[in-house]
Amino acid sequence: MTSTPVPNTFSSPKNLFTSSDNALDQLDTLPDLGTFLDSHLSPSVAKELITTAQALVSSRGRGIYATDESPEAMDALFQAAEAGDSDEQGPKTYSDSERRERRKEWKKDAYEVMSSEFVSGVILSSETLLDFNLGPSLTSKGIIVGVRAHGELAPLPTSPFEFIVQGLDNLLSNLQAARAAGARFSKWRAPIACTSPALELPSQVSLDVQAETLAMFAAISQQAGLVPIVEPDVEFSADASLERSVEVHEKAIGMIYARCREHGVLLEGTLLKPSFPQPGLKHPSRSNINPKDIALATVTVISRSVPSAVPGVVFLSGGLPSSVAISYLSAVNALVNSSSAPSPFTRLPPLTFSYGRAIQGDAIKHWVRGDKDSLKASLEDACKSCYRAAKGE
Ligand SMILES: O=P(O)(O)OC[C@H]1O[C@](O)(COP(=O)(O)O)[C@@H](O)[C@@H]1O
Repeated sequence: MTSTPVPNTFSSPKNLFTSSDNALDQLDTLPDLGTFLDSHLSPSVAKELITTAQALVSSRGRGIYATDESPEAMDALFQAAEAGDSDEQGPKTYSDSERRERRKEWKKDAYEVMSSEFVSGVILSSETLLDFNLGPSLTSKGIIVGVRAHGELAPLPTSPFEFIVQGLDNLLSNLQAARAAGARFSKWRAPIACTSPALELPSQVSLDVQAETLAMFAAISQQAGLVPIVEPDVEFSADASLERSVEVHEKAIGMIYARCREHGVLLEGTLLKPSFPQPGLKHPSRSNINPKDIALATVTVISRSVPSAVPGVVFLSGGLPSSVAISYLSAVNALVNSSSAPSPFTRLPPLTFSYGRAIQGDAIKHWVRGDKDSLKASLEDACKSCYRAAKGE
């Protein structure tokens, strides 16, 4: 059976450069990439992807606000923030349309606070991008809009504690719709279990599946004209030591780039969103780990496993308390700042944030109580602290 090939979004030059993104103004300053790139993408598409990826990690300190929770996850965050506020009638209940309205109002209020001084990009759920149409409120401020690309999780048949991430089937058309609505980058999160070697997670098959899925996502995202942010999220809920977490991070990230090569992904037009290597919550060293240990582990993993073509690394916060996630990022960048040649740490790309819960955790608590002044102060403070941490301050 023959099938009609789906053309790249940009097969026609007239579709290019219709956006008002500031980042695109820099296109002419890039060299003629055709002279050194061996890419199936056209030079114009390649240039736009590279420019957008670079804009997301410059100037140093700016990073990404991740607000791409699924609608159900957002409702759960509101519910958790309201816990303790309920009177004797129990927790407040909301209809479907009230829940939808609350999600929309929260995002509007949060995006109003965002400033391009500290935040280069915001990741939206498809509900926020396509149904609420809130992308323009960010692009008008010079903030680049991204979209969550991954779908639901399904258990891996051979390993019930590991997951397949769904969403590849309709990915190209979904991302083309997101681009039409103003998105210029996308993100796919792949959870990776991590235990002591005795408990044998992650399994080899799950690492193979996540690497292949993330690489396919990255290739399709570029086909749709969106910079892919590849997110291997190595979990820390179990009994792994810091050394074991480093080993799993290095292996998982290395495998992803090996698959990206096979799928022809233009690495210069991608970003990596990893977790910080850290001991699991059930490991005895967890209680006395300090940010300097995490920093050394983190930059070691990045320098060993991320190709230098990748323009930046944007860390997830993984549910860590905001102050902890910020202290880890600060220690990472302080270590880089204090390194000198020939240390490989001097050759790393910008290392910044793509935090969700670590930016908005407190702000949501203020918002559900109707305290918009505190919401604003809390979000501004969190973004500024992340920005300073990404400079190593
Ligand atoms: O809904 P998911 O796929 O579990 O993702 C949860 C969150 O994890 C992230 O990937 C990282 O966010 P955190 O910094 O809160 O860990 C976000 O982009 C996303 O909203």
